[in-house]
Amino acid sequence: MRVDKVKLINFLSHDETTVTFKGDINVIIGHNGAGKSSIIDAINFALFKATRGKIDDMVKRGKASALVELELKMGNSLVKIQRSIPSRKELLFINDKLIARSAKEVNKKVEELGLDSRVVLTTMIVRQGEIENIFENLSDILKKVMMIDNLEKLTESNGRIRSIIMEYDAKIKASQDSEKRLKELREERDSKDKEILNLEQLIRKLDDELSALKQEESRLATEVNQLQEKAKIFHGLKTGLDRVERELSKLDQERKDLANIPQEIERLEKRQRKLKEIVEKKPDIIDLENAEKSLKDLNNRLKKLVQERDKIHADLKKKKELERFHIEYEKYKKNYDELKHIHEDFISTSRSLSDKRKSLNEIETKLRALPVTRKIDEIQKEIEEISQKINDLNTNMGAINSELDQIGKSMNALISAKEDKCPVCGGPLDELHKKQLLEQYNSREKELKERLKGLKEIQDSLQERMRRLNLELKNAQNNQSKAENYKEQISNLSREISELQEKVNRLQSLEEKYREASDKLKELDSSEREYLSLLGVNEEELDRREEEIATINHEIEEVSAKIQQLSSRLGGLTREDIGKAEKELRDLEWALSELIRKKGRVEQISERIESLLKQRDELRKEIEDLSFDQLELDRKRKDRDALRVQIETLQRDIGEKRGKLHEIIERRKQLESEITELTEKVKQVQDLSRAKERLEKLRRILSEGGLQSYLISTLKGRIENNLNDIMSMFNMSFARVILTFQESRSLSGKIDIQALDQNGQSLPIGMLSGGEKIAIALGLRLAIARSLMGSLGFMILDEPTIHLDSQRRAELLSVIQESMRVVPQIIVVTHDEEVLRIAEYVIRVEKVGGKSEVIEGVNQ
Ligand SMILES: Nc1ncnc2c1ncn2[C@@H]1O[C@H](COP(=O)(O)OP(=O)(O)OP(=O)(O)O)[C@@H](O)[C@H]1O
Repeated sequence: MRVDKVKLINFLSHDETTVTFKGDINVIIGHNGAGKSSIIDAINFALFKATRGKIDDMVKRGKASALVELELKMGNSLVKIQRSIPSRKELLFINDKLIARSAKEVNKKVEELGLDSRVVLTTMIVRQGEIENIFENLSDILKKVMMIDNLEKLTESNGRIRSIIMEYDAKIKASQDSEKRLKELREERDSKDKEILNLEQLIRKLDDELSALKQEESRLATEVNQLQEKAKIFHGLKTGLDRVERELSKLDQERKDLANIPQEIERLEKRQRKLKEIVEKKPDIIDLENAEKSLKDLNNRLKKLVQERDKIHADLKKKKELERFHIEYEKYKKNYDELKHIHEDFISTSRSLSDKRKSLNEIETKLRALPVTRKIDEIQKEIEEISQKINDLNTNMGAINSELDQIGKSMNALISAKEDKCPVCGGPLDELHKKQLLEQYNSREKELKERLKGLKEIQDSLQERMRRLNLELKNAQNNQSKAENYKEQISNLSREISELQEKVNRLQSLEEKYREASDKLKELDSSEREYLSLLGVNEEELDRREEEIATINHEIEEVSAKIQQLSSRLGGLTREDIGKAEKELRDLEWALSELIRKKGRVEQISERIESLLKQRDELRKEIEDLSFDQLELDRKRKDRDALRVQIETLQRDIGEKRGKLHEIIERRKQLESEITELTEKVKQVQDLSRAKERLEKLRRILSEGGLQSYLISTLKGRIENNLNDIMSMFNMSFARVILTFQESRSLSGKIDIQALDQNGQSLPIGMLSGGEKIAIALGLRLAIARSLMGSLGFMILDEPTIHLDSQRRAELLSVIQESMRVVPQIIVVTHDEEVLRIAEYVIRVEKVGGKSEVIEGVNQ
């Protein structure tokens, strides 16, 4: 088996690195901290999930997850293992076929491929500077790879086997207690058997007593039943007799009460006849009442007619008095209607006249209120004058400005003059002349600016005055146009007012006539209304009333005669008298019918008394024949009840005894099952003792002198043979290496390593050269691996030369080279450039900007 390729993603200092191992001796070289060992860590992680610290610390800082992919060549097969942190991806492929897909499956498969983690990590992968440690740690390494450490754990005083033996001991002791308990239980069972026998006998005796009592009770119960039957008949007869006697005495009393009925009937019939005579006069009373009501109605009608006639009479008189006022009213009404439209015209004309006068007053007030202004001509004249002044001023200021302009230009020419000729006067130009000229210009310029300032102030005040005059002119023009407008309105209104006044004067006399008619109509209004209300009253109406009065008087006379006739027939009888007689008659007829009914009842009573007397005699005879004795019944009942109480007590007693018997039987069953169980337990003691003995024997065998010594003796020979085989390939001077276990049966003692020379002389390991020691150390590791795994695939050495002097380094390198004969692939991690001497394939690792980078190549 060879390591072919490993890929690291976010693993320790690597971002993404792929390393291939193309040579037989592959050297991973780089400075301290470059990321060399990280590549070996990746191989360990992929194979066994083995890490140098906590698993999460293997993820590159700042990254969330890491992935390692390892490819191994096994004959013609390519095994690929993928593992991630966190453990989401754990896969194993063989020739790209997915074989395992979980951590558990991958671990199992790796072991099946012959890669035992204990062996590989302690022999095939050698950590920094640890090559020779094997001489010190050989027994520990052997214990570990042979798993003897687990065996020790199993057999030590607090190990699993010992604890099972102790469990057995406890069970055996418990079984011994069981024997004692079994004896007690058997004794209790025998005593329970006796109790059961006694109780069963007692229950049988009590059952016999109970059945005798029950027989007696049943005989008594039959007698009581017969007597109770008789008692029922006796009480029935007695009740019947009582009822008959009670009815007889009641009927007798009733018959006595009804003895004077016939006399009473006669008295009432006499009174009935008298009352009927009175009641028969009821129609006369009704006729009389009707006649009296008619008379009252006639008198009322007569009174009303007389009142109406008198009113018509008075109205006719009033109508005649009002006739002359009506004629006058008619006359004024005609005038009033004729003058009404003149009056309306007068009123509207007067209202217009008053409105116009009001408007005239308002306009005259507005005209007076207009502000007093100067005359427009006057203002316009002043404006023209001011305008002329401003023009003159502008001309003056223009002249000054052009002079100032000229002075400026001359001064500039003078200042910038280069020639000797004066640009102003044309004469020669010297500094004095130039200065004099400039002074003149300056003073003239100052003077002109002063003047210009004065003129500017005047110009501003004139322009302000001009602005005000224009405003005044505008106001004056405005007022003038308003005043003209008002005056025109006043003249129009004055004309209209005089026309209206003239019309009012004309209508005035007719208006007075209208008012006179109107006043008169108001004065006559109430008499006219009264007259109109009496318009329908006339003489014919009066005559009609007189006729009606005469007819009613005649009807009154007739009704009065009828009333007199009926009163004498009734002879003073009133409606109340007849009502009372009717009521008395009704009551009397009811009482009479009751008496007649009772008269019939007397006959019925006599018949009933007869039949009851007969019944009473029969019942008395039946009772005598029955000959029932209540005392006898009571006595027998008492005897029967006493017997029942006795039976119940006995039954309860038997029940209790049976309950007790049941309890004892149950307890006996329980005892029986406990006894069976305990008997079984007691029997198990022998089995347990045998099992304990066997375990103790196993423990002895597994502990030091037993299995261990067997394993050691077997393995020792194999390791020695393999070691000497390997050593022969290393071309050493000595002939053989011998391992001696100080304690031949265990790995607890030291393991002595001796080398034998060609003559059979032995040398302890300490006496050998450095190279020889390294060779034996490496050979030992390879020999152990080969003994346990059969064949060797690869060996990894991490910094093997560290702490070695140059001679030892050279020796180590030649041993590594020679190891190739035993192990087909070697991977060496180093920072030592000297190691490159033996390298077939070089993997250079460097840290660039915090991440490890790899450059590979053949012997670089
Ligand atoms: N989780 C991590 N993320 C990033 N870098 C890490 C992580 N853990 C360790 N390192 C750094 O990775 C670097 C490489 O460590 P590694 O042991 O591979 O170096 P090396 O080349 O074998 O060095 P030496 O020769 O000193 O043993 C170190 O600088 C270490 O500090």
